[in-house]
Amino acid sequence: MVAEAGADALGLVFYEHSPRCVTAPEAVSIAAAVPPFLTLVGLFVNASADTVNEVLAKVPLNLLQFHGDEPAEYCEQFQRPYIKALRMKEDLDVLAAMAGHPGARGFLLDAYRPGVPGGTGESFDWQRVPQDSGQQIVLAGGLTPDNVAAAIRQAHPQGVDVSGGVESSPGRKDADRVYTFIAAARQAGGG
Ligand SMILES: O=C(O)c1ccccc1N[C@@H]1O[C@H](COP(=O)(O)O)[C@@H](O)[C@H]1O
Repeated sequence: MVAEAGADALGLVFYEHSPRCVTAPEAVSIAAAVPPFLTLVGLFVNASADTVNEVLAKVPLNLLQFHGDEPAEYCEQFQRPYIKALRMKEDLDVLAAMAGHPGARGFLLDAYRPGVPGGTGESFDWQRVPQDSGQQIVLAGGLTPDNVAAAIRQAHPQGVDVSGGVESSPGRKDADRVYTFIAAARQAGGG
């Protein structure tokens, strides 16, 4: 459904405390069902290297998304393209955090809530998205079909990511909301 709706990427959550967590067998069957040009993203939160490697051995992930406190050396050991999530705590120096991950293909900027690594459904001040970082930026956090166009016009990210904003209940994607979200994002982003 997500592919048919026109998404560029599909995220698979390998974080056991998430209502969206998938097992490796579930991920394998999802991977087998998606078209070849959809980027399959694996999301991990402070997972052990063994856990990531076990998933990589089974699931054909194109991109890794590290959503915890993983340092660059950890992220780079898997020899896969990765993006690093940065939680936008008020005192976070975004450019310095980016500089700490010179091997990252891009950065996902998400809302900060103490003790919760992501998927909060909360947004942050989009004016804090740097416009001159030279990095690929994915905007996330509390995006919905209703606010994604305004977010894109204000923050000018290279991509947007959504989780709870297109669900009917935690972990259950709603096709109407997915289609509406992608249409609104594409229109705001110029296609
Ligand atoms: O989706 C999750 O359950 C999740 C769990 C732990 C870390 C990150 C998670 N999701 C990521 O969080 C952002 C924001 O989510 P939301 O749109 O505010 O619900 C989402 O883009 C995922 O990349």
